Amino acid sequence: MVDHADLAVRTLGPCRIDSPLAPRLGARETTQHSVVEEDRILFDDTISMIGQRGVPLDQLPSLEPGGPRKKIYFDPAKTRVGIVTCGGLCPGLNDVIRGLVLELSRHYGVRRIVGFRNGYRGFIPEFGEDVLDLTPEVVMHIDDEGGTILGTSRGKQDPEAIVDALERLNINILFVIGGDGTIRGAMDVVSEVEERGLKVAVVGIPKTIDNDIPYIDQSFGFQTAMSEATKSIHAASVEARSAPGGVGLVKLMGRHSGFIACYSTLAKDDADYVLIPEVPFALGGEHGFLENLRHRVEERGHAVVVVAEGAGQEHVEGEEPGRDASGNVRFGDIGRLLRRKIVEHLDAHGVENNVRYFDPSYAIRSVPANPYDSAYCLRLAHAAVHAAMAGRTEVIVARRRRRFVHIPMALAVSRRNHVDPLGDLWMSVLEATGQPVRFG
Ligand SMILES: Nc1ncnc2c1ncn2[C@@H]1O[C@H](COP(=O)(O)OP(=O)(O)O)[C@@H](O)[C@H]1O
Ligand SMILES: O=P(O)(O)OC[C@H]1O[C@](O)(COP(=O)(O)O)[C@@H](O)[C@@H]1O
Repeated sequence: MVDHADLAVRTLGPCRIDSPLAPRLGARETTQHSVVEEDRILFDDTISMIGQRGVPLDQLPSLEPGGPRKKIYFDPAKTRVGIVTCGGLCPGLNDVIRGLVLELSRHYGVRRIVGFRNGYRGFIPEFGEDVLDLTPEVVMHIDDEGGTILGTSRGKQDPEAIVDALERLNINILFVIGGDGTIRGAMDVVSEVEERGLKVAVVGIPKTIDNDIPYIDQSFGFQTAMSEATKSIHAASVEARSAPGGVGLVKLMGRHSGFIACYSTLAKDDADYVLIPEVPFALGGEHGFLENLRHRVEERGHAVVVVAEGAGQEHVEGEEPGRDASGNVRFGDIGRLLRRKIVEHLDAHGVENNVRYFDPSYAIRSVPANPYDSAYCLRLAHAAVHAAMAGRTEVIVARRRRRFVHIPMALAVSRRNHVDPLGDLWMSVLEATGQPVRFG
């Protein structure tokens, strides 16, 4: 079996183990309690290549481990830090902001930390957004709330204007918390920084409620979001079981990847059908979804359907997918379409029905992180601060195969993480729901 991570690294070339910043100025000794001793972590599957192909060890694809360094690049007393959150909300954003500020100020002694408001537009003078001074006192309890105290936005901003703002405010380190769009934006910022010969480190903390960023075990906030989604699935199940011909239909987020739909269904094990973007389905016809659902309602008296927003887009008639301000595709509403089709189909076959529709999307992503995600966010924040203080740039920090690592931004946006229709997660979903392998 080919490891795509391995392939991607090979395509993109070896990771940047040394920051372009650190070697240029020379680094200073720190008084860290513990420091990372390893140089790099081999991609697991490549270890077996050693010997087999005679590839020298230092030429194997590898990632740099996250963690504190013996030498750091930035002088904490003179360092000024900026933090920005971009894109859609995700549980844990405030935890990451809090973790960054506390680690910077308490562990490294950095005193000047500012938050840019409302995403990348916070850098652009025309929007008139003031920066927010971030101190331990300001951030201490922000993790009690969902969302982000900095605000967020979509929409492209000029990297030159962003770097103008960094220069104006003497920012040495910029932390960007966001998804693939944010990371691409950060790469543009790095290019501009390098063009101007500035010594600014840009480090990302990957955020995605859809869990679609590759090479990481799971994105922060995902576990919270998925457990929140189970509440709606349970409610749909209760509604479905409490009425003749009850059908509970739950639409969850997931533009290109159906992870929330899959995991929340497994957690509750109440659903009869899960529809995700990765697995196309036929709606009509003898073996289509609607007929299968009709049989199930007739046999059991009720059914629960979970659908990810990006599923079945070929069925959303008359609605051309639009684009949001960032250029992301905005799909037609598969949830409402399914509701209408289910009612029409059951009515047409004389099956009494009570269809209840749930769309908990925003309610799910706006909650505070659960303790697991809070701890994860804090550790990501620690890793990000260590990386930046040591002069790493154009990397995101992530946990991959239970290790904190630095992943080059180019690699992080090189592909999207999907539910594998032949993988064990989807097989578990098929087993749990009992739905056919394919409709149609
Ligand atoms: N290809 C891109 N190049 C540069 N900036 C981008 C790109 N895509 C998105 N961005 C910027 O990143 C920010 C967040 O992107 P968005 O796609 O909305 O969310 P996410 O980061 O969660 O994917 C927006 O301000 C957007 O303009
Ligand atoms: O309505 P909004 O805020 O534009 O966001 C909707 C989208 O946000 C998401 O949660 C993903 O957001 P990101 O791309 O910012 O991670 C999708 O699942 C959903 O389609």
